[in-house]
Amino acid sequence: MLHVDKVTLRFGGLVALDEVSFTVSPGSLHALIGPNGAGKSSCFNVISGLYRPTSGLVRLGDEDLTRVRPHRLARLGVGRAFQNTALSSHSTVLDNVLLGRHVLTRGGFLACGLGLTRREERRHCARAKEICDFLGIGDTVDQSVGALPYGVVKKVDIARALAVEPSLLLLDEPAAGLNPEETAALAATIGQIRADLGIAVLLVEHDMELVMGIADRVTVLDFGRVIADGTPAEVQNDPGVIKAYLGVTT
Ligand SMILES: Nc1ncnc2c1ncn2[C@@H]1O[C@H](COP(=O)(O)OP(=O)(O)OP(=O)(O)O)[C@@H](O)[C@H]1O
Repeated sequence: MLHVDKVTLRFGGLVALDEVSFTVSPGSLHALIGPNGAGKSSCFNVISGLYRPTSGLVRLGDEDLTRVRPHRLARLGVGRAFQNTALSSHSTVLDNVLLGRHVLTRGGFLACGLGLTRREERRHCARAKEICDFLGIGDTVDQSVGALPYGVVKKVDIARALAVEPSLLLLDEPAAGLNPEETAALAATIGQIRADLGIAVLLVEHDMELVMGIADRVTVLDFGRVIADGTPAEVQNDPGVIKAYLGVTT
């Protein structure tokens, strides 16, 4: 269970997040949406440890994430995929996904290159390939990331995040930059992650349509505040949400 509890984040005089609270239940697909500048990325960055909130707490089970350094999050079972993917474009898909697994190896990254036994190496490779197969990119494992279409690159980044065997997957605007066809494919993949892997997904997304078909629960931010929290049907019909998105009252 992820608890975001009264999180406030200020940048000088600007209040990016104002007492934001919501809960992501285990195994659920939770979307955090809102118009431009609503505070979604700020919230993602607080949850993933990149920003320390001015006040408030983020807890994963008993662990206070606001005190955990970003690189330690993976060991606590949090996988992250970023808006601008952090992949090495010259390396193969498999190598990028394997890099995501380094936190699971005994000595961390160096051990991955230097000290892993053959058997361990084979095990990690097999698992990385399995994850790629699951995401439908199994036929790309030997290709350079730089040569792949953007929709596939996004999936490689998700594969890298899944490689830490997370119980919570954080996705920051995964559909940004994708065409409608790629967006639909990605939505199906995210739905599949939640259905087949049983892990919780927090999806930060600008595109309301994308999340409505797949999310169990939706939290809506506007000007740094939670303006609605409920099922997709509930928030979709909320006059405050319609106003925030369309700028009109109904
Ligand atoms: N590092 C920063 N320094 C100063 N202000 C910031 C910083 N990051 C975000 N902000 C401000 O905080 C507010 C929330 O921005 P944020 O990027 O979190 O919104 P968002 O909902 O992710 O928007 P978008 O959909 O456009 O990405 C905005 O007013 C933004 O200008």
